[in-house]
Amino acid sequence: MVSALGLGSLFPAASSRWHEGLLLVHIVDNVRPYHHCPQSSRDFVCSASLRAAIFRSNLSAFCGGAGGFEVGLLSKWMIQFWNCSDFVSRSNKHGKSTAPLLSSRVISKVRHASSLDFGFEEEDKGEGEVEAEAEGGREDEGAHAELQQLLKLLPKRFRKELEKHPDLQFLVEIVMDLGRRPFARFPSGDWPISDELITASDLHNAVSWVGEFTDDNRTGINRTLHRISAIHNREGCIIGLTCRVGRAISGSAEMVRDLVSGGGSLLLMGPPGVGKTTAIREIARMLANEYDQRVVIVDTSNEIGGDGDIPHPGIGRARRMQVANVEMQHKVMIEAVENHMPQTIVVDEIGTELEALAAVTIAQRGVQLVATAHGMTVENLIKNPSLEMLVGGIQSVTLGDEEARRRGVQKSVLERKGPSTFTTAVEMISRTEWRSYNSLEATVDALLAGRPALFEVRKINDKGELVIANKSIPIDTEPTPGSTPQSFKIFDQASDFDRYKGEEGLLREEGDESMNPQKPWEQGDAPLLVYTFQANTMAQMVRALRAILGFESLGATSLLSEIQRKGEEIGPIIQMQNKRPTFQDEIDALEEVRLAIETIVIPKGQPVELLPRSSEVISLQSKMIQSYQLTSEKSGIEPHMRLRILPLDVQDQWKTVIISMVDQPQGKLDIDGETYNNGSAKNVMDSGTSVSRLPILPD
Ligand SMILES: Nc1ncnc2c1ncn2[C@@H]1O[C@H](COP(=O)(O)OP(=O)(O)OP(=O)(O)O)[C@@H](O)[C@H]1O
Repeated sequence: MVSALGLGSLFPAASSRWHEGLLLVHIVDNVRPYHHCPQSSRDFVCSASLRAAIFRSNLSAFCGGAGGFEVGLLSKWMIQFWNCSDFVSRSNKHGKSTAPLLSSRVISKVRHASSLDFGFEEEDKGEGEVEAEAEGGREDEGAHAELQQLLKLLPKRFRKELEKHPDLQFLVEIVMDLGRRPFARFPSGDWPISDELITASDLHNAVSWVGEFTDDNRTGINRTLHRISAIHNREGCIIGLTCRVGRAISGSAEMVRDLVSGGGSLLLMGPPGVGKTTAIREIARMLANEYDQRVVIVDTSNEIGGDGDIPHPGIGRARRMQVANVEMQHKVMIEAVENHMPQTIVVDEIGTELEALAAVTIAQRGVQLVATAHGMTVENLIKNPSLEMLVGGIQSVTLGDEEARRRGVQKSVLERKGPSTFTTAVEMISRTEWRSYNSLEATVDALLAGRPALFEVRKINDKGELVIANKSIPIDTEPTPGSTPQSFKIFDQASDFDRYKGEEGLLREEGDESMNPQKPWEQGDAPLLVYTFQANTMAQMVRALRAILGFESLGATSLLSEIQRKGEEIGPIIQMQNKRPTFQDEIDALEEVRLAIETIVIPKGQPVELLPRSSEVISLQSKMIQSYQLTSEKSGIEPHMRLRILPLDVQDQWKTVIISMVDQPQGKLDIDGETYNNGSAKNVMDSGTSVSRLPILPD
């Protein structure tokens, strides 16, 4: 036993003094000073020279008393000072007070820290080895060594079994629940480690290896990326542990390098465990090391930069700010911008309104933000009242009658309120497949308007190359039960179409002798449905027409003509079902006419090409068009026969044609399926009924 006052003689570079009843210790070595505030009873890692001195002294622990307080030094590698609250008073069997013991909380903390620094098993190492290891730091430790740190939490009798598992290197989590069998989670599924049950002492032992649990019930293992989450009973005792393996995976940010390297803000979403934290850690490293960005990580659970005060090498040169408790995350986010001049802020799990607000503030200050958020899809964000501000906020707008009619929507619509905090949103479908919405604002606008949103499917192929395919999400992302989701696919390049066919299994293997020289769609077994309505509802139709409008507002040709254009390149793209139209088909076809006329033809004065229909349905549509006192042209042959509704000004052009035909004796004109010769055209002109009628909207 050595008294506290003996510290100075034991470590010449150290001095200590009592201050207001608490021990205050300053240790200065030849490398850098360490200051320690005992009130917080925080531990710190000794410098290499101090560790060597402790090692020389061959002390694993000492306790000394002075002035009624205790000071302790445990293990050879960790120096630790405590105040009285860290001790548990004891009494002997006669009821007399005896020397107090360190509380189990402190013991576990010291054990955790010291074991990680060098490990209890390394007690026999010589001074030279200690120095060398201290110099080398933990950066040289491989993933295997880090994994071993986590495996220590598992009782030995179980550990041996798990270590034999062939996929150990891919281990994701170890789960230990009191009174149950322990199991290991692998990407392939759960694997029971043993039939033996977990006891209270197993859990106690595991907890003694880790740091203190914070108010989010999480903790870590010093200088590793592992995350340990606890389940408590109602009395606050730990009855379950989920021990997640944390890894720095270099290359895991390649999927979005182009999206973040230019300074764009990125929001990652996805189901638990898909790899969001791993991805933003690597993005932080990439931006800091490869793009020389000043990156600050706001690390709420120490999951990105690892547990302990010295961050894990996995974050590269990025700096890390710890967060005292989860409620403080938003404050630390703002503090990061205000105090540390970052160019990029990285933050995991934006989940509350305050955090979202902090993210908005960061974006407004022109700082790049890379974050993850609760939710799996952009739609989840839009529907989350706490997080919707990340996409600019959503507001309900009441349109005037005229505007509502012009847009072809109800009077009350949802719109994006302001600019989005993030440039791009990425939905992580799996570790190897991500969907990027490169313009989050356009995505949100499209979804609110019921239009399909374009996205890129990003995958890493077997050669490690990034493969990007353009796609769009279905208009109806929440299909009604029993209905198949709609498909809506536009391919910008023939290669995209080929890729699509490959993915969908529509391409046959090259060299397949049995392959018919016909194109797949000509064989009738591989129709590419460009635009299908599985649920024949008015809502679907409205959405489809909005999509058409949306395409036009982008300055492109109408959706249908776009589809046609693609169709010319890739073959017939809409496969009509070879059967008599049902009553529902007829209703849908007429509804299509009504909406086309009321939302495009009349308000915008533009022609609309309708979907191909059977001849029976087309004649019904033609009659309805006439009831609006408009005309149409027919084109194509079944199954591609379709009508084109002409707006008034086009009819005025017809009028000009008719007038000019009056002077052409052999002239003929086809309107609504009727052929007019020069004489009848003149009659039409005379009667003034065919081209100068005003549209009347039905009630
Ligand atoms: N690209 C990858 N290759 C191999 N393993 C990975 C990869 N990405 C993540 N992992 C592993 O998957 C597990 C879960 O990863 P991570 O903690 O990053 O997921 P998460 O999406 O942040 O989870 P949560 O939402 O629960 O916080 C970890 O064990 C991690 O090491």
